Amino acid sequence: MVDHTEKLDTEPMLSAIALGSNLGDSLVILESALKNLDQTPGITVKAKSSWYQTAPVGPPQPDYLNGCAILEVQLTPEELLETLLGIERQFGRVRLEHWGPRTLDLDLLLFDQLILESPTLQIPHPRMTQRDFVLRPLAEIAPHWIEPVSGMAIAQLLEQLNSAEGNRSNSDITEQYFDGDSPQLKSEYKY
Ligand SMILES: Nc1ncnc2c1ncn2[C@@H]1O[C@H](COP(=O)(O)OP(=O)(O)OP(=O)(O)O)[C@@H](O)[C@H]1O
Ligand SMILES: Nc1nc2c(c(=O)[nH]1)N=C(CO)CN2
Repeated sequence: MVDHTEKLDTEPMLSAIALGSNLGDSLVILESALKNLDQTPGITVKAKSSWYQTAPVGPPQPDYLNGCAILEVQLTPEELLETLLGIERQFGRVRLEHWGPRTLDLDLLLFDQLILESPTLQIPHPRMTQRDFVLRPLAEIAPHWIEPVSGMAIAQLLEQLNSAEGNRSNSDITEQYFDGDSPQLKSEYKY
C-alpha cells in the first residue's frame, strides 16, 4: 500500500475511472474494488454508475461487467495510477494476453482537465472516446465533464459514438444492473 498521507493537505481534484471484470464473481469484485478505493487515504468515491454487462472487445472471452466512478483525490495522477494497479493486483489480476480476460481492470480516464503523456500514464485514457462500455456508464454520472483532448462533453461523445455510421456499439450492452443506491447522480458536481 502506498503512503499518501503527506498529500492530504493538497487541494482535492476529481478523477474519473473505469472498472471492468470478466473473470470470477465480477459484481462482488467490482463492488469490493470500489470499497477498497474509498478506504484508501486520499481517495473518496463520490459517485458510481450502474453496472453494465457488455460484449467483449478483443479476443473471444466472457462478457464483461463494466462501470465507472468519480473519485475525489488528494493524490498525484501517478499515485492514483499506482493505487489502481495495486488494487488490480490484490484481486489477482495477471496480464497474459493483450485485451484478454481479467478479474479486475481499473483505468484512469480523466483527472480534472489535465492532459498528460508519459511512458507509463496517458490522461485522458487514449481509447475512452471509442468505448461504449466506458462512455455509457460515465455519461450517467458525469455527462457534462469535458474530455479535454476533443473538447467535447461525455454525453456528446457517447452520442457521436452511437450515431457513427456502421457503429455497432449500441448493441454491445446487453443488460444493465442497478444495485440499491446506484446510479448516484450528483448534481453538486461541476462536471
Ligand atoms: N490512463 C491510464 N489508465 C490505466 N493505465 C494506463 C493509463 N495510461 C497508461 N497506462 C498504462 O497501461 C498499463 C495498463 O495496461 P493494461 O494491461 O491494463 O491495458 P488494458 O486494460 O489491457 O488495455 P487498455 O489500456 O486498452 O484498456 C498500466 O501499467 C499503465 O502504465
Ligand atoms: N466489453 C469489454 N471489452 C473489453 C474491456 C472491457 O472492459 N469491456 N476491456 C478491455 C481491455 O481494457 C478489452 N475489451
